[in-house]
Amino acid sequence: MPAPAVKICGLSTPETLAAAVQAGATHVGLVHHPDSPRHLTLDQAAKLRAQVPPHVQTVLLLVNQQPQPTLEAIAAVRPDIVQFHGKETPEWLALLRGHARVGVWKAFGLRDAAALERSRKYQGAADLLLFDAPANRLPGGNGLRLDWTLLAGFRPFMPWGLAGGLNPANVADAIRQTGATLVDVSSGVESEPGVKDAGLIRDFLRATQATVAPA
Ligand SMILES: O=C(O)c1ccccc1NCC(=O)[C@H](O)[C@H](O)COP(=O)(O)O
Repeated sequence: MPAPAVKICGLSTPETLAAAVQAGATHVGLVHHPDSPRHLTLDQAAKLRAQVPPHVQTVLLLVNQQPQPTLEAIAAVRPDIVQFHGKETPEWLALLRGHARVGVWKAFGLRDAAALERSRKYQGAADLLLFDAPANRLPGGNGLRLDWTLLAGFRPFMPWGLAGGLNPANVADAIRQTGATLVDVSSGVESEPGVKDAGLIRDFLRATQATVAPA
């Protein structure tokens, strides 16, 4: 099994962003959602984005934004990918994908097997589906796990990743049980909501690397 891609989401300081890059994160997430403790203004996000080296992908998180603010956010931050974490429709994502030079990820709250079936509607509209726990206090970043058994026999119809309640202690099990090739974490590498911990970020990356089978 090759090393999974790892997105550290909700980074908000130059120090923790540097820790994520140094530890081997493949993706860094910047949240633009005023209700979140990880919220960044577009100006703050653009400053952090400028610090990301070319081999790491910057993911900008947006929630239910109208088309014009979406395009303005993309122009201001210049992310590699936008992760849509609200009720964005496949039609809207497909339209954006045709216009903006940016990767499109769709977060999808996975409650049960029927929801997994419904997620098929994003095939062709997004580049990747990020399966997360269903929305709670926030649309994402709640530190809640989804039922991994839903993904145990999953036959992917498009690229996908796993999020929701992951942390350094459970991520290796999550990868083994689901076969995820991309994992995403926010709360599990924080000392308190919105405060990333460089040590936990390193522990998380180390735990994902421990799942690599020897050649
Ligand atoms: O992280 C947030 O505060 C957030 C706010 C609004 C929409 C999405 C948000 N995060 C999205 C992510 O990709 C998180 O990493 C993902 O939901 C997993 O979070 P966690 O369960 O806390 O690890």
